[in-house]
Amino acid sequence: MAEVVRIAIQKSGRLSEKSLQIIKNCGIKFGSDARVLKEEASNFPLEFLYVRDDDIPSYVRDGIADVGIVGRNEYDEQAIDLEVLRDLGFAKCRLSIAVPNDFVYQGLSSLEGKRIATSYPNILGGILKARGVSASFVQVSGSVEITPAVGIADAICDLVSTGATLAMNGLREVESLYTSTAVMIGRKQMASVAKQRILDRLMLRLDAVMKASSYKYIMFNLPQEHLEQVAHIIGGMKSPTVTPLMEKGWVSVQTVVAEDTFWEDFEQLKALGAQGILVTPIEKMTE
Ligand SMILES: Nc1ncnc2c1ncn2[C@@H]1O[C@H](COP(=O)(O)OP(=O)(O)OP(=O)(O)O)[C@@H](O)[C@H]1O
Ligand SMILES: O=P(O)(O)OC[C@H]1O[C@H](OP(=O)(O)OP(=O)(O)O)[C@H](O)[C@@H]1O
Ligand SMILES: [Mg+2]
Repeated sequence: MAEVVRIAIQKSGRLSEKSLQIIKNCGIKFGSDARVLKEEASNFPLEFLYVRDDDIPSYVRDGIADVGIVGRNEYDEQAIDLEVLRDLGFAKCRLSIAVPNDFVYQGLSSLEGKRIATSYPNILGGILKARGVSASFVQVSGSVEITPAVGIADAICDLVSTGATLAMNGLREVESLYTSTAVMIGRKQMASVAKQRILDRLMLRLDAVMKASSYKYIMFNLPQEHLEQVAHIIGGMKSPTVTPLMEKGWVSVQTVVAEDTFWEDFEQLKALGAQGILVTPIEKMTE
């Protein structure tokens, strides 16, 4: 039987949709039925296992899957010795301490001797130990925000992104301890040379897709006299393409700009007289 790489993906939850999307963007075709728990791509030697996210690190460790996509929080909590192959950037959240609105909080030392509800006792334990705080943990696997209201905890340590769940449950975030994004994990050594080759092909595609999503393609018209200043703003990139316009003294500029500084660059371009600014996403990108 031809070799395949098996990837473990969260069946249903915060990671599912984006994990599948990133692989679809690699041109890999799959997705027959939402109830199927194991399926093979039709145009790439990749097999999908749809499982609970908590099981992904141990499946990879035990060779049931070759790679998996999981939150860094889950991976670190389980402390299973694997390799983080890529940081995929999505599912960004933080692990924070939150307390009831009337709790007087003056730093981590306010947690001394308190009961903290969490699904992350190992990460939290490590941080509190390093800060010399001793507290007891109430381990729950979900709906952590309910625990102070039902009287089983004084504070919580849970994942936060918008903060809406905390606010709705009368809690306030007082300290962010750790930030997490989705990561692709794998064993340090693939089970066979053939699997490693398949993984290398997958990673080549993944890198191109991730790189493309962190840049935008931008086109605009500019008074020629400002070209040098613009080149300075979009510095670091390869030279832009510059074409003269029919109207004397004007040029058309096309280039690639980084997503994370996009709005700052945009404002500066506007200030230098750029007009007709057109921005498009990039689907794939390599060096
Ligand atoms: N509010 C959030 N915003 C962004 N990412 C989040 C958020 N909450 C959790 N995550 C990330 O998504 C991962 C999966 O969260 P989810 O809530 O779907 O897990 P779960 O309830 O344990 O699911 P499962 O049923 O698979 O065990 C978390 O481990 C974390 O990395
Ligand atoms: O800051 P917010 O945007 O409100 O998000 C935070 C919530 O999201 C996660 O739970 P999730 O909704 O995934 O439910 P779960 O408890 O079933 O995992 C997390 O455990 C928080 O409860
Ligand atoms: Mg889970």
